[in-house]
Amino acid sequence: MSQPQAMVEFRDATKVFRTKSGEVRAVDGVDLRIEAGEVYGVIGYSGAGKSTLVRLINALEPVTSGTVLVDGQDIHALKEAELRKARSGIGMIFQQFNLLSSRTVSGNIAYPLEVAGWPKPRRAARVAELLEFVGLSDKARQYPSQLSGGQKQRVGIARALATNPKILLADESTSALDPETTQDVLNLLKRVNVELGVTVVVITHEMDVVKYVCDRVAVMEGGKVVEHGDVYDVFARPAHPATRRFVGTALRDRPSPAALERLRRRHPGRIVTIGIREDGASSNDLTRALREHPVDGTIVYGGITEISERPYGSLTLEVVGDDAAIDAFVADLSRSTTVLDLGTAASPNEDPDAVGPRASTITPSGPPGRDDLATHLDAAPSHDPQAQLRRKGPQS
Ligand SMILES: Nc1ncnc2c1ncn2[C@@H]1O[C@H](COP(=O)(O)OP(=O)(O)OP(=O)(O)O)[C@@H](O)[C@H]1O
Repeated sequence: MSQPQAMVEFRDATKVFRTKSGEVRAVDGVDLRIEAGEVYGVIGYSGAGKSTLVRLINALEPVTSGTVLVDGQDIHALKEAELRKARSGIGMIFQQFNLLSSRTVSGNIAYPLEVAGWPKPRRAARVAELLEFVGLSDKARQYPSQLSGGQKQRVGIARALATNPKILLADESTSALDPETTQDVLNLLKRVNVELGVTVVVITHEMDVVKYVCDRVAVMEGGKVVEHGDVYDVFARPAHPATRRFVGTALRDRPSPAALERLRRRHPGRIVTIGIREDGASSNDLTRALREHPVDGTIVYGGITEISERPYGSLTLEVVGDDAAIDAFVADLSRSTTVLDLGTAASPNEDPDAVGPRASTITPSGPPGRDDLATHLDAAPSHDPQAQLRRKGPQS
């Protein structure tokens, strides 16, 4: 059976910039499908090629080779008039909002309608509708300079939606905003997707944004898509080192090198981090393993979060017992989840994907992961029954 038509499909798409210092392959042989009605994230470090990839969708950059299909049309093969029409079906918002400072909020939102030749009364009705949707009806006559960053981005979103696009491209749309405002704007993007049925493509360098708003994600590095899939799966089984680093920044469920040093100072036993996920080990498996193996386990650090409304994270335990028993406990749990044996102070193993400085401070986790149920139990007193999962087994 043939696949349904994607909203956006890249087929071996390549974009090469020719500069004085040589060629830059900003997008390098990308094959990717973005389905109608999803929120799709494109994440990568600076220079990975995210913006260029997304600018191929509305043909702001011509493709060097390969094909980009938008709603079934080869967007780079269109004549000027057809391209104008196709572009009116693709809205875009930007990190710096790109509002016209000489126009009021209403004037900014009306601008694409004027360009598209809408008659004045229809324009006014549409602007009023959009202002209400983004919650800015009371700001209609104000100028961008009188607005906060979050309000400016709301105007940007209203303007991008003016001509009823099928796709909204959001290029680092929350990178200039504080965490609180970021969450408001991401909630608005969710509403755009759910209530208006618009396919949203979110470019970001923050995995928190992906975690909060996206259904699927592509990770870019050096112009290539190095990994893509459902957000939960990518979080649960990150394969590429770049993905593992991004995932680490969003979960903060594993101790940073600094926190690990502190844990080792406080807890002489073996430090073991265990992944907790819906389709693998749960806390029940952990309880079972502790019951079945002659070891004691105390939770010393952890963070369980929700990704796509499903629980995910990890718990770090101090495991005390005979070396062979601890090895068997680790091997047992390794069959159903990721287990990281971080060793002891005397014989330490490093976390290969550790995020954060080695100094003696932990950077507190920041929103928009405020929905996290993060429970950093490192500081919990060892007599706290909530922080302990103990099992007294037969000591050998
Ligand atoms: N117009 C251009 N001319 C020459 N090189 C360019 C041009 N636009 C982008 N590049 C180069 O292409 C590569 C990818 O850039 P791009 O802006 O797509 O990356 P990005 O992942 O969006 O990065 P950032 O998050 O910093 O915007 C970079 O090496 C960049 O310098």
